[in-house]
Amino acid sequence: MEAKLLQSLHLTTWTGSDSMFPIPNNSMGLCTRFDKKRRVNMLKCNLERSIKPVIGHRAAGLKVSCTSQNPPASVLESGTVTTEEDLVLKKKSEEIEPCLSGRCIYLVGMMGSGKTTIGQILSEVLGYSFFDSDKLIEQSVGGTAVADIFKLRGEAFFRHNETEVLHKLSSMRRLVVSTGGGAVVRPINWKYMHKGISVFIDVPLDALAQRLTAVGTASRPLLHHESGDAYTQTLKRLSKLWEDRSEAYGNAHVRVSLERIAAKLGLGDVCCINPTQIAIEALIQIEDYLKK
Ligand SMILES: Nc1ncnc2c1ncn2[C@@H]1O[C@H](COP(=O)(O)OP(=O)(O)OP(=O)(O)O)[C@@H](O)[C@H]1O
Ligand SMILES: O=C(O)C1=C[C@@H](O)[C@@H](O)[C@H](O)C1
Repeated sequence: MEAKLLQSLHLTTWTGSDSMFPIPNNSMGLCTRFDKKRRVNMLKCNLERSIKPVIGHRAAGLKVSCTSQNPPASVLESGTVTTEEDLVLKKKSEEIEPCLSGRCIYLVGMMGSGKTTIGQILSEVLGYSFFDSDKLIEQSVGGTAVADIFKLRGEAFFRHNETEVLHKLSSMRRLVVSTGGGAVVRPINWKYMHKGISVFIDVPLDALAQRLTAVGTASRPLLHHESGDAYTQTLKRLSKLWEDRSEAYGNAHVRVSLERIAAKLGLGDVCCINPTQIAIEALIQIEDYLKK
């Protein structure tokens, strides 16, 4: 039925060729832009520091420890490295999936906050389909890129289509949806997103500016600038957007704060937090929300 709906909506699950790579044994495949090489480096780095207990006391609760009998990571026959974090993530997702009763998860947050990266991980472990609402809008406008939609048709047209896409998705089940950074500003969008569980990924603005400066802002029309120092300009625009939107992000059911994760893990810098750690925290927060 879901496939039929997708067809009728002209939607296809978005997993661009560079976005997922199948890994046996249900281990995690990553991800757009947080690329494979970087993940392998991260895994190596995790191995070297023997991985701290993941997300504080909760990891201890899962009785996964870094002893020589129970090493922090193992190499599957395929050569894939599975870390202790991957195992915690898998276990948490198995616990939570039945409690979701098929409800969709909507990820909200500023541009560059990792909605796509984290969304793909969550969909993989929960056995959900993944959608990126920006990609669906592009498809609905004949494959026109977001930046061109803004240029040719204006932001109001884009926002109208964004609402349409969220409306259509809201009738479906078992989806993880990465929404556009500005989806939170229209109250009608919350009506749709609140049919599922909304998760705000809260990343400090300077970390966002660093990430977005590294990948470039050409595809993000509200951040793009022609001149000046890229980091400073990006931070300035992000700060303005944040002023206008911070309250709206507060409508989400669940907040995943990178500053809180860093504190739990004893990390000095949010840039040291990897996507798996964020996905675990998202599941923990969703679980807490479901218990209320
Ligand atoms: N935990 C992380 N640490 C460092 N970089 C990350 C992390 N998560 C994602 N990134 C990088 O940040 C950039 C933005 O990530 P992603 O596309 O997932 O964000 P997004 O919220 O979907 O962005 P947008 O809404 O602008 O499309 C990518 O280059 C990605 O590789
Ligand atoms: O923050 C925003 O308003 C936007 C974020 C992107 O995901 C796109 O939805 C678009 O570039 C607008």
